[in-house]
Amino acid sequence: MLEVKGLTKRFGGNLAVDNVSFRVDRPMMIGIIGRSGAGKSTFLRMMNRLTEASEGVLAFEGRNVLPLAGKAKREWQSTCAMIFQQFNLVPRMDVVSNVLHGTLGRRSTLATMFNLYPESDIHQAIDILDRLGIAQHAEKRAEALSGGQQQRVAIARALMQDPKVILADEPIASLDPMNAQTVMEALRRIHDEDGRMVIANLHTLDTARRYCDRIIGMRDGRVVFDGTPAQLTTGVARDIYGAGADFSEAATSTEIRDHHDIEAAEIRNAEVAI
Ligand SMILES: Nc1ncnc2c1ncn2[C@@H]1O[C@H](COP(=O)(O)OP(=O)(O)OP(=O)(O)O)[C@@H](O)[C@H]1O
Repeated sequence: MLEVKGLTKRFGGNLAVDNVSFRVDRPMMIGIIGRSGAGKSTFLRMMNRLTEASEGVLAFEGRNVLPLAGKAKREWQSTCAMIFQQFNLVPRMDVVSNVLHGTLGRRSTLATMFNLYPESDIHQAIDILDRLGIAQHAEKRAEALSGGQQQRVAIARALMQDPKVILADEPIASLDPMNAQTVMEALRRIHDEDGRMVIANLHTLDTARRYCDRIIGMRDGRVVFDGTPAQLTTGVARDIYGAGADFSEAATSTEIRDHHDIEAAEIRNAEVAI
C-alpha cells in the first residue's frame, strides 16, 4: 500500500534523505528512529508534501503522490494527516473549534471566516474528543490543557480529516512520561481500531519498541535498519545512533522509572558493551 523508492532530498550540498526505499503492504504502526539530523522529519514532510522531494517515488495505493498538484495535492495532504511536536493548535481558541479546523479543506472560505460549522461536524468533533478521553474539555481554551491533552486535541483534529495515514513528527518529545504514554496509547488505539497507518518519528527506543510493529532506523539520511522491535538489539541501536561502547539505552528512554532502575539499566548496557 505504500512504496518508497529512491527517495532523496538535498538541501544545497547536504543530503538530508539519501535514496530511501521500503515497502509497507498493510496498515502498520511504524516508528522511525535515529539521532538528531538523521532525516526523519524531512522524510515525513516529503510524504505529506510539506517539503518537495529532490528525487524518487512515494506511491500510496499504487499512485505516486510526489507529482500531485493543486486539488489532488490537497486531497493527498488530507489523506495523510500530520501531527507535530508542538501540537500547532490555536491556543486562545476553544478545543472543539481547534478540532473543527481539521475540516478546513472541505469548507468554503466564507464558512471558515465566520466559523460556521455544520451540526454534524460539531457532533463528530465531540465524539472524537470523547473517544480520546478529553470531551469534558471541549469548551476550554486549548492553552488551558496539559501538553498531553493538547496533543490529543491535535490527534482529534487530524481524525476529523478521516485520514488513511497519520504522520506524527516527534509527537511526545515535549511531554512528560505520563502524558507521553497517553498519547502513544491513543495513536496505537487509532491504528488498532480504525486500521489507519501510523508513522511516527520517535526519539526514544523504548517507545518505538513498545508501540510499533515495525521500526525503521535512519542514520545520515539512509535507512540502516528495517525490522521488528525484537530485531532491534542494543548492538543494532548503537549502529543506528552512531554511538560508541558507552551507548546507553536509558539515555533515550521516556519510560516511567526511578533513578535506581535507570542506573541498573545503564550498568546492564555497559556490561553488554564489554
Ligand atoms: N529547511 C531546511 N534547510 C536546510 N537544511 C535542512 C532543512 N531541513 C532539514 N535540513 C537538514 O537536513 C538534515 C536532516 O534534518 P531532519 O530535521 O530531517 O532530521 P531529523 O532526524 O528529523 O532530526 P531532529 O530529530 O533533530 O528533527 C539535517 O542536516 C538538517 O540540518
